[in-house]
Amino acid sequence: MSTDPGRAPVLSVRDLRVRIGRSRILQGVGFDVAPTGTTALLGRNGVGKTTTVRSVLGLLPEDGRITAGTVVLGGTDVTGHRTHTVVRRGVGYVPEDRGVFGGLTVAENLALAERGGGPHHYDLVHDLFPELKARRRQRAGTLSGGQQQMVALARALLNDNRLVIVDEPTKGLAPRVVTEVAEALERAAERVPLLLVEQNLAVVRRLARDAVVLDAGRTVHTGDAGELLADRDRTTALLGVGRRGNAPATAPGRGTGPGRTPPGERAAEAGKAAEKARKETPR
Ligand SMILES: Nc1ncnc2c1ncn2[C@@H]1O[C@H](COP(=O)(O)OP(=O)(O)OP(=O)(O)O)[C@@H](O)[C@H]1O
Repeated sequence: MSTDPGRAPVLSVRDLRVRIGRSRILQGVGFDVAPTGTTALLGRNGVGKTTTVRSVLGLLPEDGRITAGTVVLGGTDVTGHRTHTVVRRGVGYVPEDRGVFGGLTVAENLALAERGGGPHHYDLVHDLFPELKARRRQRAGTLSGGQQQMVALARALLNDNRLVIVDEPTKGLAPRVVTEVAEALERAAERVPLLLVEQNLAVVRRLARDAVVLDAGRTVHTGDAGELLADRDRTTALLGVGRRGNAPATAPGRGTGPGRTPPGERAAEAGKAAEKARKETPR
């Protein structure tokens, strides 16, 4: 690990083990998040990505607990700390369900996200998402999925954070909107390091410098994201891209379920899109 404090990881997770109820969900997750740019947390459905970020944030369900390992944020051990403590230490979170208050206006959603003491970066947020300024009096529940994702990102970027964790921001969005969200994330990552859970590999290719891959609750790969995605065999082995019908590693009680694209298909589609983008992008 680097000894240069300027390059010290903003987040270090080591050998994290988590149980939910009687199931061992994480069984050795470890990775660093660099202090700049985007680190992608990858893996098939059900391998433990969301559980990992929720463990970092102190957001495990009531019957969930960290049984071993450490979470160090900006040099401070926050393993098992409560959410408000972790958030106060400068972590923004955009959950998979976006966490937007549908009955409140865009402006009210932003105001509620303001963390005491400030500063609050309204200029940045309105610069990144001019549409939100124009729609500030509109109820968030009447916005499109992409616009709601912008509100969710804006809420995390409003405060002075040392890290923003974004869980599956492009899930369920139309391709045009995926591009918009990716652009917004790209610009956000110029200001604050991102830990991005993402299954759309075209988005990962565009945004991420580092990649962490989980499988069955363990870290199975860390390294340069571009190199990983350029290696078709490795990508296939680790993420199932191009494989037909690869079953998600789900525990009883959760499956792909209605509205969830089978991971093989989704990864294959993303792989095709990434390949197309690669061919079209001049090097
Ligand atoms: N509250 C819970 N109770 C029981 N099992 C759970 C709970 N939450 C998650 N799990 C199980 O833990 C495993 C990891 O789930 P998690 O949501 O962390 O995976 P993921 O990689 O984020 O998946 P996805 O890509 O589908 O969101 C899965 O097998 C899931 O069924």
